[in-house]
Amino acid sequence: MSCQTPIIVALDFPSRDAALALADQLDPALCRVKVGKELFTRSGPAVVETLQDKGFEVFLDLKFHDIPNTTAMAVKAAAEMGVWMVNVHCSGGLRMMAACRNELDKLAGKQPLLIGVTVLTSMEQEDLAGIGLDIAPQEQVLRLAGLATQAGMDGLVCSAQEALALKAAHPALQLVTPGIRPAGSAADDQRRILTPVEALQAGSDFLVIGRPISQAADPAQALAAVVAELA
Ligand SMILES: O=C(O)c1cc(=O)[nH]c(=O)n1[C@@H]1O[C@H](COP(=O)(O)O)[C@@H](O)[C@H]1O
Repeated sequence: MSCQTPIIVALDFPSRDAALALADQLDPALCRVKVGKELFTRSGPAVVETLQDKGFEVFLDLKFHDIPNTTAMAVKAAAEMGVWMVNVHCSGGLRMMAACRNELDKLAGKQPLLIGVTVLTSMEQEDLAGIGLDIAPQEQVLRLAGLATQAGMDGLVCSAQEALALKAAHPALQLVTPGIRPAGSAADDQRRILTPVEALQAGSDFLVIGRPISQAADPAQALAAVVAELA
């Protein structure tokens, strides 16, 4: 079954059982799912396989960031798991991203989308200053987008706030945007946020939504509400 919406639900849970309990309330025709560091560290590849068996396309969000060889081999391992999307940090640099592209291009069969994380949506200008980057988030995102394009990446993780500028400068890159908050939802630890409709209007291709769905009293209803808002 192929997914008909741009929604990716983040399964940020401390156990396989909790993640699968949420997945069982979701329809693979209405969303993809994301397995991140917490769930993967606790449950490993088995949970990815189970989700795929249930019909979900899986974004393996481990944000690899290491020397080129190590990162490329990690991306290859993810591809062999059959995931739909995998990501690495653009700040690992051009040679790191190019090594990942090169490794995936050697594989027979379907490759996952290879996505570069730019500036985390939890960061704002003062956070960049704190790590020695005296630059506005959008400027840094555009700079990393240039490297990602050179490396042949399929897309970027960024804030939807940067989507308009990115689509103008790099139309071929697919934009995966977390920091999505339906009107009235708590921002939590996110800083650069937009609503689902604003994000799509700005040019986002995929919307990553975690707590507004996973922590809702009725997650299926919360997902349906976002789908309806987008329609
Ligand atoms: O790569 C990601 O998915 C990601 C990148 C980023 O810049 N910001 C970000 O929030 N994420 C992930 O997107 C999800 C957002 O979750 P919520 O804030 O609960 O909607 C989390 O699983 C984060 O790990």
